Amino acid sequence: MMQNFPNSEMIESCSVGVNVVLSDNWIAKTIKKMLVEGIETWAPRLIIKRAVVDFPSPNIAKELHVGHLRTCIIGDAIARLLEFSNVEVLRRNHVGDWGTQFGMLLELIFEENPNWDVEGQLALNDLAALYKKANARFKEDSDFKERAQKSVVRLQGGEVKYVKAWEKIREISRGAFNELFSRLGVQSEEMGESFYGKYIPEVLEALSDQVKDDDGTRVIFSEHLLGKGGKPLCLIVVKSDGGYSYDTTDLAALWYRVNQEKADWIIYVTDVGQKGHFQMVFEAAERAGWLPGNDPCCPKAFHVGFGLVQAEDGKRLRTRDSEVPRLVDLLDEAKNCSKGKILELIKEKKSSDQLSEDS
Ligand SMILES: NC(=[NH2+])NCCC[C@H](N)C(=O)O
Repeated sequence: MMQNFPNSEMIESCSVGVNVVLSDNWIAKTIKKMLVEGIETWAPRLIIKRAVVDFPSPNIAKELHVGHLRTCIIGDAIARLLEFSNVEVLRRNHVGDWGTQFGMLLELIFEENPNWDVEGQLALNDLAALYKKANARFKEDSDFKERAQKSVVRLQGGEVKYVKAWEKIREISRGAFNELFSRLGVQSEEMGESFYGKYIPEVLEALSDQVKDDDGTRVIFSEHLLGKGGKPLCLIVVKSDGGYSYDTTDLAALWYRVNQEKADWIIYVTDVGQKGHFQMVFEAAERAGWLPGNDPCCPKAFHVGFGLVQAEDGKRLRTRDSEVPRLVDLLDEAKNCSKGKILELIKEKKSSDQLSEDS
């Protein structure tokens, strides 16, 4: 194993497994250097100047759950490491604020209160409950489904009533999310899916030679990923109703990050379930010439996928239809448990001090 490490004075020895013993000499030398010249001397030197880190990027109108803790912590750690290495980091909170889910939600909200755009007031947990209800209606009630689909088009087309209510929903979510992010000490600038809407026509134009018709939807086929029956997987860029999808937005966002923000590295932190999605987005961008492909030079896009947090039954956590523990409750519980433990320890210590004083 030792032979496979690059030659370095840093490592004294190592054994099979993950035991690495750092050399005392190296530690002493490095600490001395830090004390004399400052902690910055520890930062690895990177050739890049600017990076986008896309995290935690939750979906608006849903509650944060334990899975979001991972994207928050991993994304923030990556951003800090890069900043430590003198890279300018653009932290991008790519919130889901533009899809079909808004059609359902707005449709249900207006059904229950036609003037919600002016007089509506809701808390995030009410919104999350409405979201679940809207989802169930969407599945069961074809009339509702049709209206919800039309609502998205009205929203995306800029109809005032819809845009106003949508703004309100974003506001409610933003307040609740920010409270949690500041509790975790995590910062990321909100630039959600909707931000890239205005670039979509231009981006689709740039991709036009890759876009194909597939049964009424416009798609970009992967050259590497195959689905069931050996058919290539694809990104859906224009849905059969004319709407754009998560895939379209991500193509536009990547285009923007490379060509407008001029990022050298673009890092996406999501659960590993989205690996294929990002692989196809990067593939399309390489064919379009936005990313140089295998070439080691920049810009480069990476997907950092983390393991899914599973529900107790071993299934995927889905805020849409199951009862998922809320992140806010989890944090409260963790805090209370730690507090209890600390108080217990203090009590134990006090009584043992008392004992030794008495004796
Ligand atoms: N550019 C991106 N697609 N970022 C990640 C977005 C994650 C998405 N909103 C989700 O909750 O699954």
